[in-house]
Amino acid sequence: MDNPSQPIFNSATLTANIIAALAQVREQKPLVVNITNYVVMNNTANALLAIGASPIMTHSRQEMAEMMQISGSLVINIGTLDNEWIQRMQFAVEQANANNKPIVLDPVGCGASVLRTHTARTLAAKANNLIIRGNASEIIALAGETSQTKGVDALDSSDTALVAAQTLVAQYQANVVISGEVDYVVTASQTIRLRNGHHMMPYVTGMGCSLTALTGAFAAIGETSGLAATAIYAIVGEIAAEQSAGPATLQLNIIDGLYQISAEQIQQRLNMAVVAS
Ligand SMILES: Nc1ncnc2c1ncn2[C@@H]1O[C@H](COP(=O)(O)OP(=O)(O)OP(=O)(O)O)[C@@H](O)[C@H]1O
Ligand SMILES: Cc1ncsc1CCO
Ligand SMILES: [Mg+2]
Repeated sequence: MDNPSQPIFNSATLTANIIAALAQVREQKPLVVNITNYVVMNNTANALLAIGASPIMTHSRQEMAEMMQISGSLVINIGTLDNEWIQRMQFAVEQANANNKPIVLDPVGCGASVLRTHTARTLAAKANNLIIRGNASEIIALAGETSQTKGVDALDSSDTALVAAQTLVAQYQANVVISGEVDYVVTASQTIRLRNGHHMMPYVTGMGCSLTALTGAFAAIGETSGLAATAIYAIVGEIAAEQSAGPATLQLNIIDGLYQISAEQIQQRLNMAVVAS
């Protein structure tokens, strides 16, 4: 999606772009079509609503062509996969391609089973306008390197997934977000490091899945790098965790935080560096 002729931005411009993208999501309220897993459907729908987008969770082949005509983007999350869902996901990707809509792929548990790894690769290869958002172990496995995945949780650091992310950028003409203690946004023109978030976040299921869904909301308004969603979500998680006694309240406070996050908070909290361009 990105190509080397795209402009390279400095941190100040990137920050302004993130803030502008948030305002645009809130103003445009884009429809985001999600085929996601049973664990997180409610959470990710609420995250999308809280940021200002309009989610729909759907998986039927019978309505997917219509849905992708009106949707701003497609989010595919392979968290609770089976054969029937794989076919639905493939059909949805075809419909998104036919309507020129961006696709966000969350390769949940990639590397933990052949089914997940093979399916994630097949979907990535099919998607024309692709953003991949995964944790380090998933990104490493998707690129064909050896990862240390344990089910859906990462055992690798984001730094060790950077080469794999670059491989995926080239292989699928995709933009790639690696999440974890440190997040990276990797495009053909730039690699951006974000040091926001909170160590309590991995104690709530589906934190990454919500980030993926939000990436779909920003892609729908044309912010297809993954940066705005990644930066805003980690800042919201950081603020929410400071107000939370534990994971249960964190989950709720993140939804409130997505609703409340302001341009000033983004300016104050954003810990971002362009590490390669
Ligand atoms: N140790 C940490 N410190 C700070 N932030 C973190 C940490 N771990 C995760 N995060 C943040 O949590 C969010 C989700 O990232 P994570 O890598 O945990 O996703 P994931 O493994 O795909 O999660 P899931 O599969 O449960 O949805 C990101 O915003 C990331 O910045
Ligand atoms: C726990 C879990 N299992 C399959 S999907 C999912 C949500 C976090 O990825
Ligand atoms: Mg995940």
